[in-house]
Amino acid sequence: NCRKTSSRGRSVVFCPQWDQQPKMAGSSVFRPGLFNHKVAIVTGGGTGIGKAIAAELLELGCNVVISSRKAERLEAAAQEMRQQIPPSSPACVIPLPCNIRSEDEVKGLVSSVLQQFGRIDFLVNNGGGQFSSPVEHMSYKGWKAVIDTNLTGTFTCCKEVYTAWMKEHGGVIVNIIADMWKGFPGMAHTGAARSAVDNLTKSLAIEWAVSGVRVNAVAPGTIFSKTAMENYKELGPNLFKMSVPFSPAKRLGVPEEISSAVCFLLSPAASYISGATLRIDAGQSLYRSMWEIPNHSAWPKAPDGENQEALKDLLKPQSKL
Ligand SMILES: CCCCCCCCC/C=C/C(=O)SCCNC(=O)CCNC(=O)[C@H](O)C(C)(C)COP(=O)(O)OP(=O)(O)OC[C@H]1O[C@@H](n2cnc3c(N)ncnc32)[C@H](O)[C@@H]1OP(=O)(O)O
Ligand SMILES: NC(=O)C1=CN([C@@H]2O[C@H](COP(=O)(O)OP(=O)(O)OC[C@H]3O[C@@H](n4cnc5c(N)ncnc54)[C@H](OP(=O)(O)O)[C@@H]3O)[C@@H](O)[C@H]2O)C=CC1
Repeated sequence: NCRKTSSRGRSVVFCPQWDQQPKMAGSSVFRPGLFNHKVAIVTGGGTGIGKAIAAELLELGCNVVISSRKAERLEAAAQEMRQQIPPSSPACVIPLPCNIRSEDEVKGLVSSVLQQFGRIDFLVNNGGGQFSSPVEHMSYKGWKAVIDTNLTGTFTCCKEVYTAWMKEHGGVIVNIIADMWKGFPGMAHTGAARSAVDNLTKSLAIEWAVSGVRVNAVAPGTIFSKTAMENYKELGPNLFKMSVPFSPAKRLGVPEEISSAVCFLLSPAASYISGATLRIDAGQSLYRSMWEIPNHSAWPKAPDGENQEALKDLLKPQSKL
């Protein structure tokens, strides 16, 4: 019994459990049934951040299609999520393999979802990733793989879902991007792709407003999951451990801290939000860069003159200034 009457006579929602229980992984702060009978596609929905998004949507009553390349892993994730759905819930989860780099596969995904569910309310473009490499060692093929996945893949999913359903019926799209606000040295390909998706989000928010489609993005800081770490092979554990001091929170984020924001953006609570990018990074993007620049003397010299002379004096070991 969560409904109580306030001192001003208004009926308010009060759940005593909220006061007593800390937020648990796999337990949404949103109202149960919020997304009953809605249908969502979550790309990359079988692992890490995507899995947390899919699980929270399911908990809120949504029918969820999780989609990515590796069919077996996707099926296992769907099985695991099914165990969590209470028998009284109308929600279901189905895995549909799709490589977002293939236009044909994305078209196939969208038409299968429409065939099975007859609607698509939400699209979460979460599938993607990259490898770490300075640009000088990046191959053309490696650059293209990352751009095709994160930028073109997002474009294709947005376009197919819009033309096949949302144009006539409305809907909500959330694009997962990254902390690329100060560039992304060491991962320049993904920085370029995510920055482009940030801009694409704004263009689509305007072009598709006429259909009642809201389009927003979420830019996570460093979010730990086993699969994200394993992507970087033997470098993974160190990469994530090294990242901790660069977060103002002095800890890494977890996927459940992204999923709640995505559910908010998909929900009616965000009905006036479109074209926005929400940074979920504990302020990391405002803080220090991880990229170390060693001392060097390669920079062009400053123009000669009184300021340059004064600066030289200042930097002399015995400067009196
Ligand atoms: C420093 C910053 C601190 C930052 C530290 C903090 C990091 C935290 C931020 C975390 C952000 C995250 O996104 S964590 C989530 C990470 N998860 C993922 O990235 C999952 C998905 N990723 C992928 O599938 C791959 O990374 C991706 C490259 C996108 C696609 O790979 P595929 O094998 O499917 O692609 P293919 O078409 O076969 O092409 C692969 C080509 O890419 C290149 N390539 C692939 N892996 C490579 C590698 N390790 N090193 C060099 N090059 C590589 C080669 O040229 C490959 O070609 P050949 O040479 O011919 O083989
Ligand atoms: N973890 C972090 O710190 C951050 C993550 N991100 C981004 O968030 C998203 C989720 O990452 P995270 O959960 O951490 O890491 P994961 O590696 O667990 O997730 C990446 C997911 O994307 C799927 N995927 C990759 N390429 C494709 C493709 N071509 N077609 C369809 N699906 C694909 C993968 O599945 P499969 O291999 O089966 O295709 C996998 O499920 C990614 O876009 C990531 O780059 C952004 C900022 C920070």
